[in-house]
Amino acid sequence: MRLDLRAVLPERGLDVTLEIAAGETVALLGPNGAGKSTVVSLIAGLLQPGAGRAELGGRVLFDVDEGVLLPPHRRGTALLAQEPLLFPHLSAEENVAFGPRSAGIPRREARTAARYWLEQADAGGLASRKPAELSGGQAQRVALARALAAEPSLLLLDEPMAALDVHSAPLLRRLLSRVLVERTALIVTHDVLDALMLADRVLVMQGGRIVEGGPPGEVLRQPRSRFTASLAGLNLVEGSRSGNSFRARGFEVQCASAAAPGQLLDEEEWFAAFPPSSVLVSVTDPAAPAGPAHCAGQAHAGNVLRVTVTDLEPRGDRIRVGAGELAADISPAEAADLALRPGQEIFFTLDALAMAFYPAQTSPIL
Ligand SMILES: Nc1ncnc2c1ncn2[C@@H]1O[C@H](COP(=O)(O)OP(=O)(O)OP(=O)(O)O)[C@@H](O)[C@H]1O
Repeated sequence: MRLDLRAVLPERGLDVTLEIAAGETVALLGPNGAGKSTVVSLIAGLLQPGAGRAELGGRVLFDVDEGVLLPPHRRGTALLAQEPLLFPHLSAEENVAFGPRSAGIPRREARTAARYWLEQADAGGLASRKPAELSGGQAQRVALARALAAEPSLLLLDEPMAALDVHSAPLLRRLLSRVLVERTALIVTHDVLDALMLADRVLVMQGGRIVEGGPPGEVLRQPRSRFTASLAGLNLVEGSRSGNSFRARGFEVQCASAAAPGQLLDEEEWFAAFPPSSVLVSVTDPAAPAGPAHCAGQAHAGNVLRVTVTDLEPRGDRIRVGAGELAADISPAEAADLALRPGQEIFFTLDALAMAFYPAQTSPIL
């Protein structure tokens, strides 16, 4: 069911407005301390807002002005957190049946429901096991079954994969991708893969505010914060645009108009995003005297940046050369030939054709 939320919690610097359409899964991303878990707690009723109102499928969860504050068990929400938090003395089936039983459903019916939801969570074979006899991944599947058994109007997932090992996490992610279809859900995550596999839309929080939002592909292609750019694996540079030229601190790129969107106002704040793999690295200045027409992919005075190596780290089969807020990916052989080391002055040549240019202003639809 649809969620409409506006919540302010001054003591945590939080001021958030968000909507989730019925059947939509929204991923909430953001750096540590951004306020993601606080939003979940406010919706679940574990925290009281200082101001605001929330409505889920027509039911008012809280309305501070009207003095309405529904207790957690009457909200129609269910929470799957990082830890499964199962009752240790109950079997998996009893854990899942606990919610329906508390809601007044007769024992036999609650057990049938529990078995059904355990099956849905690929945990049918675990019904008689106690939590101590379950692996982390199994326990989390039982916890998912317990959350689903409440038949919530909104499923809240707060980093459900975070405590799982590298084998269990992909299994749960695959299970969630099936379970979340057509379900209204909010998933807090640090993993870009969750956004890609599970979410219809992503929202990015920073400092208690939602700062970016949109379909996962769009947000990742056109990041508007350093956090999102790093998730997307892109360099992000802020600058200004004038005609076909994008100017940022230390460089200016000019390119064929096809590489940059036209008909947009000059001198606004703009972003350029580009993959580290598109950056050429050299130890001597590659800029040759060039005519006024510059071609992307070739070095000229404008698109060559003098930078200082800050760090070097392996990235799959590439070496990531960090230079402050910029990065370039090169092959190990290139890294060996260039004999790079932190503190060294080198040159990054940027390829305008590999750059996406877009206005810094956030899209109005979050
Ligand atoms: N129990 C608490 N009491 C007081 N302040 C808190 C509490 N929990 C979190 N905060 C503060 O509220 C702000 C938001 O924290 P929150 O845990 O919601 O962030 P988050 O985005 O979920 O972070 P993370 O990704 O690290 O889990 C932070 O400034 C944090 O220090």
